Amino acid sequence: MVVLSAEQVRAWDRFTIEKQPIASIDLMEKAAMACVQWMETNRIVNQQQFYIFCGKGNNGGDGLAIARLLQKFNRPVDVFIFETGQLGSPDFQQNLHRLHTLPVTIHFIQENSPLPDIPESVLVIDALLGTGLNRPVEGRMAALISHINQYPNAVISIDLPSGLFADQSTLPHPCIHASITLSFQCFKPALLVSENALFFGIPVILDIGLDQRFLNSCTPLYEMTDGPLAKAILQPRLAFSHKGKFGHALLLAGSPGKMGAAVLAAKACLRSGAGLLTTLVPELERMLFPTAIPESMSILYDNRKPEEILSDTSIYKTIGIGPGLGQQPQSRDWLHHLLTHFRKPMVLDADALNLLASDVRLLEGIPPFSILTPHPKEFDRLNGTCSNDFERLEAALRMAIQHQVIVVLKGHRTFIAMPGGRAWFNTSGNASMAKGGSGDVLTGMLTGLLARGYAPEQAALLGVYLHGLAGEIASRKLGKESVLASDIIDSIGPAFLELESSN
Ligand SMILES: NC(=O)C1=CN([C@@H]2O[C@H](COP(=O)(O)OP(=O)(O)OC[C@H]3O[C@@H](n4cnc5c(N)ncnc54)[C@H](OP(=O)(O)O)[C@@H]3O)[C@@H](O)[C@H]2O)[C@@H](O)CC1
Ligand SMILES: Nc1ncnc2c1ncn2[C@@H]1O[C@H](COP(=O)(O)OP(=O)(O)O)[C@@H](O)[C@H]1O
Ligand SMILES: [K+]
Repeated sequence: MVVLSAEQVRAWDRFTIEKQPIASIDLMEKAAMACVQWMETNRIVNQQQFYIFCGKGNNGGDGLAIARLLQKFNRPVDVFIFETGQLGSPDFQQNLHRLHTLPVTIHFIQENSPLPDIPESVLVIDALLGTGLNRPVEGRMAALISHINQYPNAVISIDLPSGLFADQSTLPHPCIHASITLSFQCFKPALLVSENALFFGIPVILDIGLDQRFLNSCTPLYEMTDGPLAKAILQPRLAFSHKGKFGHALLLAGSPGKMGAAVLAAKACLRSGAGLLTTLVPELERMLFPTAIPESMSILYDNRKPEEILSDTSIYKTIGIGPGLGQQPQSRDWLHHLLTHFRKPMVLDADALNLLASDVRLLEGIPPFSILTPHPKEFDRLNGTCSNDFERLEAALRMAIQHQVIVVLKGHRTFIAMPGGRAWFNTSGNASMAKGGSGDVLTGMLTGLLARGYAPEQAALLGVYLHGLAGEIASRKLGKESVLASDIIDSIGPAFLELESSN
């Protein structure tokens, strides 16, 4: 699945019109039909009454075509055209003409006319502005958008909530607050970032039959993970294999009071297929850790220098560092020791990233193709503060390229930036995972997959997808409020099984 900019989507429209070929007005009809069909399938056409707000570009043209197609459901439809004094786009004008013979009430919102009251029974369809937005909304259009937003009515936005820039930050400018956005053919970046969540509501992507051949010559802005992509990465566990074949991982996590993080990461690591795991455990916790996870070996550490405790790291396939580690000098010494002695890809999370932020020269020492898993605040500490989500995505990609690492920027749609410049949004997972410990589980899983022998980019794509899928499986059983990080771990196995048996 691809994520395209507004310009790329426009190019895809043009390509389809030229190559299929199909008339632009017929493509608009397909888009409108896809919207109405979706509303029919989801029983939204049973709504008592529709108010459709239209601009005079092609987004407004979609709105007019939807008004006509809704006629077959015998519900009152009122169309409100935002008047600019200029002629609409040709497809808008043609759809306006097609509407004239039908029992649809058409109102024109003039510069000085009062804005309409919206009765409780009305479902609002927003077709004011789509991908043609070329400047922030202001003036009369901003007043209309604020007016619509002040009502509690459900709003369905066509293609994009009006006022939303498809591929740059919209804040602090006005934008429709949609309940649902029916967007055409593919995700645009604006529908994937948390700063816009209030604007787009639930995003739904509708296939309007744009010509797939376009994608052969287009480098998408970003891509999206999905089941088939993750499944294609999975490797079988061969019958004659033994534990030595699946890698020995080393974990540096936990500190007094935060050993739970180490236990979670260790369990997730082994559940993800690693052959062996050794965990570096603070001397004080020597009793607790082996009881909590007998499958992990441990190396106890105290105040001695790390090189006196662990001089040879060559037996390890990878190292996971950071969950619950704390930022005390001893943690810094260990991070420094491991970064200077271990040259294979590793996983760095939480306090390992916070320690790096306080000494960014250490960034240069990270082995190439290591995986960094910051949440947005950790990322900003490392990179410098970003003023919006788009800036952060670009900075993550820059960091990945510059330091030849994989940056996993965690969130509802986790963003995975690769050293070669490609980047994916993850599609699995849900809000049940918004609870302490979920990130520790991800670190463990990524460490386990690297140990198991997956190449770093594959481990990142598969690990992030599986982690989200495990969260979904846990929430199917327990409900979104009640899932614990341990439940995500218990669902790693079922997530592998579900992925293996999927089509
Ligand atoms: N065949 C196709 O291509 C298909 C396209 N499809 C549909 O077309 C949509 C794109 O249509 P589009 O390109 O006509 O742009 P659109 O979003 O209607 O807006 C442009 C108008 O808005 C104006 N305007 C801009 N910014 C403004 C602002 N801040 N405040 C106020 N006004 C502003 C600008 O006028 P300006 O003032 O700049 O002269 C212009 O009049 C796309 O989202 C999808 O819904 C589907 O039917 C599938 C087939
Ligand atoms: N609303 C959500 N939807 C999907 N995934 C989520 C959501 N909230 C959190 N997650 C996932 O849970 C993990 C949380 O990690 P992090 O913020 O480091 O928390 P912690 O380590 O404190 O558990 C990330 O992998 C993130 O993608
Ligand atoms: K719109």
